[in-house]
Amino acid sequence: MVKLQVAIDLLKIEDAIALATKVAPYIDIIELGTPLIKSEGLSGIRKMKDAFPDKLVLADFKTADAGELEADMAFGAGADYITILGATGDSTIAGAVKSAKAHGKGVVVDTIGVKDRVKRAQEAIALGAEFVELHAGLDEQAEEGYSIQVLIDEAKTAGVSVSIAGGVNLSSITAVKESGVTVAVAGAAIYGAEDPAKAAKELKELLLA
Ligand SMILES: O=C(CO)[C@H](O)[C@H](O)COP(=O)(O)O
Repeated sequence: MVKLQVAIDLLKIEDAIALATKVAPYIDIIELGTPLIKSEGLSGIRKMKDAFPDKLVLADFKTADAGELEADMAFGAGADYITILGATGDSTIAGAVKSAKAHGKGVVVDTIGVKDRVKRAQEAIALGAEFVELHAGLDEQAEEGYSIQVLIDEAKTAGVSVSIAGGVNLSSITAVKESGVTVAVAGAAIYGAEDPAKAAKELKELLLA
């Protein structure tokens, strides 16, 4: 079954927990987005995990250096996953993987800004990442001509465990699922929806269909 991850790109933990409360029945992984972590710090991760002990919590650190130290921080605060940038060196990913093994948690490598996402995904899995996020960030999505199709095509050829993030919504989620991903990540399609619970439910139903 393809897991559904909600990316919460809000700035206040109270708002993030309120959103997560609405959508939790349909969500497998609750992601604290990078702006939320910068705004609320490690205590935001702790509050989210305490509110949802039975959900997987992903801290979108986008770590570029000191992989082991930052992973220790995220896992110590209650995260089940941390993201490490694929654009950084192998030793940063390896350091985070060392921490993940010590804590019984997982590393997700984020390919934002990486030119050859498929090659880097394969390298990251060989380094011990649990899965790799094929990711077009908010800025890349705003560029003229962006289409999520490029990520869908990459997922089909990756041959390793990947998620897709960057415009997953009701129109694209079936193609995302059929590309063979492990996880589908939806941010604005849920937190920006008029009725986030309805949006999350519909996304989950399409993943289960
Ligand atoms: O990590 C992120 C930005 O760096 C976003 O959370 C991720 O891209 C989800 O995006 P969307 O709102 O398009 O679903």
